[in-house]
Formats: sequence, structure tokens, C-alpha cells
Amino acid sequence: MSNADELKRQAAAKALELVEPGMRLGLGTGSTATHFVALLGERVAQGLQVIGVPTSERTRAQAESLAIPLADLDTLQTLDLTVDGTDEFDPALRLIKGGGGALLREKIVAAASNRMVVITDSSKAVQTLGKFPLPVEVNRFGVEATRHLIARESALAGSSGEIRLRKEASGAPFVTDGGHYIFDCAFGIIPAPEDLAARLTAIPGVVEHGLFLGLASAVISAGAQGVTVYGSLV
Ligand SMILES: O=C[C@H](O)[C@H](O)[C@H](O)COP(=O)(O)O
Repeated sequence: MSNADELKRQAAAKALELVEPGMRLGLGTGSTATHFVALLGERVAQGLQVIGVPTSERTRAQAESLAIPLADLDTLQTLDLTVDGTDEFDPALRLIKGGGGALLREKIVAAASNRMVVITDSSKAVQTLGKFPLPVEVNRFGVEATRHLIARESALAGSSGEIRLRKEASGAPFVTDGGHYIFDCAFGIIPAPEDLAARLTAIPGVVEHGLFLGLASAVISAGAQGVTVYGSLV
């Protein structure tokens, strides 16, 4: 296991301590969340009873392979805890997510949860969000008009930079689990995340954006100095 993977696993193991029998859990997506799902699978194999809601088809496949009981939000509606990774977090626990393309389901699941705990290695910590290109999920209809509006509204919020349509290695556009495209917005810094979020949400072609504001109650960050918890785990 690489050093980064080892740190991700440490953060995942700390989050696993929060899991109690009977919990309804949101299961995040990405290389860090994968560690949490793997560790949870070990506990389930030992008899722990929980029910999970996956945030992507990838996570669903992993959870099913580990025999973690799954449900959906139509059945459960609310969850006790969601554990997910992040692409960036700032000192106010604001996040950029969506590097793996799962931001829409991740945000729906996080919003349905009493608590969202983020697990990460310390390389994702930033003072100001925006170094990681902001993923914006868009409807395929009118995609170039939507790109134009994203550029205009982002500039009004003080953010500008290249807005790239995400592509597969084959050159074909990346398509999310929900059937949408993603624009990766290389803004460099996002000086006003709340303003930007509101402006993006108001664009009809924008399905959702990767700014997770006021959703994370804690960030568990593993680094060379050990595991640090920002926010509250209770
Ligand atoms: O869409 C993907 C998610 O938001 C991931 O949680 C995020 O990209 C972090 O992924 P990773 O743990 O692989 O760095």
C-alpha cells in the first residue's frame, strides 16, 4: 500500500469508530471512501448490522461484493451518518468534491444525513478553495450555453479560469451516473464560495456543483503527524 493509501486507510479507520449497530450509513465514493467501505465490510462479516446507501454505482458494486446490506433514499429518507472523501477542504470545512464524478449523489446523500464526516489525507487541506478545478455537473441539453453562463456568473463571484468539459481517455465526454456531463472549472482560487454556489445553482442547465458548504460536520485528516480531527465527531 502506498503512503497516501496508508493515510487514507488511517482516516477511514478513525471514521469506522463512529459506526454503531443499526446505523443507516451514506457510503461515499473515491479512493478514500473505498477504504471505509472495505473496513466496514470486514465489520459486517463479523456480524455488525448496518444498512448503507451508496453514492455511486462504483460504491454500490464494492458494497455488494462485501455483502453490506443496501437500501436507497426512497426507502430510508434520512441517514445517521455519511462518510465520504473530498478533493479539498478549507478551515471552515467547506469542500470541493466531484473529482470522481459522483458529486450529485454524494450531495443528495450528505444532505439526507444527520452528520457528514469527511475522510482524507492531509494533502487536501487548503486555505482557500479552488486549487482543485471545481466540478460542475450539467444537463447535456444546451451545454455550450450553460458553459457561457457558468463563466459569466463565476466571474461575477470573483472566479474565472478555463472551463473544460471532462472527457474519458477515449476522448468521449465523461457521463455521470445520472447521465449528465461535467465541466471542470480551473479557477485557481474561489474568494466567495457561497456567492459562487448560489450563482451556479441559479443556472438552469447546472444540475449540481461540487461546492459542499455547511454539509461536513467534521474532517478526519491523516498526515505524517498522525490523525487530526477538524470540527466535531459527535
Ligand atoms: O466524485 C468523487 C468524490 O467527490 C470523491 O470523494 C473525491 O473526488 C475524492 O476522491 P479521492 O478519495 O479518490 O481523492
